[in-house]
Amino acid sequence: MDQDLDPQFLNLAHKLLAASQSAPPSILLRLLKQGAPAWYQDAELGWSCLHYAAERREPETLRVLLEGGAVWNAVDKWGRTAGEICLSLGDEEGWAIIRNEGIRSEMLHHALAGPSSPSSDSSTNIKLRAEDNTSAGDNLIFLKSKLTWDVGDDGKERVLDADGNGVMMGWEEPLMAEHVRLMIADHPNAQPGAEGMSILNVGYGLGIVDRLFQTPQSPDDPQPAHHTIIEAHPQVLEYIREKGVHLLPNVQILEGRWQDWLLDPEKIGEVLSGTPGGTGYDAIFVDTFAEGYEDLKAFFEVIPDILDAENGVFSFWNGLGATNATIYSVSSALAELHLEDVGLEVEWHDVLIPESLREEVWKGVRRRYWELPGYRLPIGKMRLM
Ligand SMILES: C[S@@+](CC[C@H](N)C(=O)[O-])C[C@H]1O[C@@H](n2cnc3c(N)ncnc32)[C@H](O)[C@@H]1O
Repeated sequence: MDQDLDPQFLNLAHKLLAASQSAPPSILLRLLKQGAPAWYQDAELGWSCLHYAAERREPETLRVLLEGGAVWNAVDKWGRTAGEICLSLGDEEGWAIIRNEGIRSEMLHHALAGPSSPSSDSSTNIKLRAEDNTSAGDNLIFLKSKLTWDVGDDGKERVLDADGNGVMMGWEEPLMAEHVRLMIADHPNAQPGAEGMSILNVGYGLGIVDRLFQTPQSPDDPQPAHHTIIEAHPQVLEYIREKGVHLLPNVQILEGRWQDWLLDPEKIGEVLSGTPGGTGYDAIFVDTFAEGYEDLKAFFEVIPDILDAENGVFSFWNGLGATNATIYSVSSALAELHLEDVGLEVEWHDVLIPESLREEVWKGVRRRYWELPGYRLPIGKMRLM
């Protein structure tokens, strides 16, 4: 790629990379003013000027480079951003500067782009997950792809897509259990003697979350009063029928993409019809596949129309950007701010993922979608006026 660049430009790019390692900020500023490209990454390591500067542990250097156009989430050959260099050196201040720039630039981008249009990820300036040309990168391709169910080396059931990507893997069960536990813990309709909760789950997968919602945590707890599942993949729908999930009392299966149901002004009424008074669910959980941040944000925007305003609880699988600590942190912060925009307050619960779990499960899976030691579990409730 270097050979395609103008030699003078390339010379400036290399000067900036070298200067980022030791020169004072004034020299960096001068190079940037001369047109040195702060986005340039070297061929050997894939490092940008921000990666080199991160090794210096000098906040001012990072600020100058970010203001001069350095890209907060440029990843090197090992998938690390400059933020990971800061973290590896224990430089929390440097990491916070890069992370905050990530949040600021993503928010600005979304503000300029206007309301979300789902599945328009290509319009985002910065992807929260790596480029992916397989079915995991495109919801419509995924929904046409052939799925297989098998058992992984960890002995847990999993669903893989045609490219060998993990659509849903049994190792996530403890996390799903924590989602369910936190969603029902304080809800008045889930208490002994109460009528039971109305639940909406989007994305069936292995049905773990649905099974957990259906299983009372203690014998006195009520069963769900109503349970809607929206699922789009034809094979998963077949699996639902084989298991007889649709026959469970109070369960309603809505076939199709959530977008078909929740973004359609007529169909949304049908979705809500199972909830008491048709006004909103007590609990909503969303965990789809092959969708990006734009889709999640579009889902957030529907929440005020379908969640019970008084006691409703919303949660989502917080998996975007989970191959990289800095990008994951930006993605979580962005979600919190966008949820705030639609009137929801988020509480985060940190859940540890044991190392053993993180190693065994990936055998036979094309691409790891999880690399981090911890999971940030969101619980959202409508802000009361
Ligand atoms: C990760 S799995 C869900 C796992 C589930 N939480 C569990 O506990 O087993 C994702 C599911 O979402 C479905 N899905 C993907 N895109 C969807 C969409 N746009 N609308 C509805 N379902 C979708 C997939 O077919 C898949 O069954």
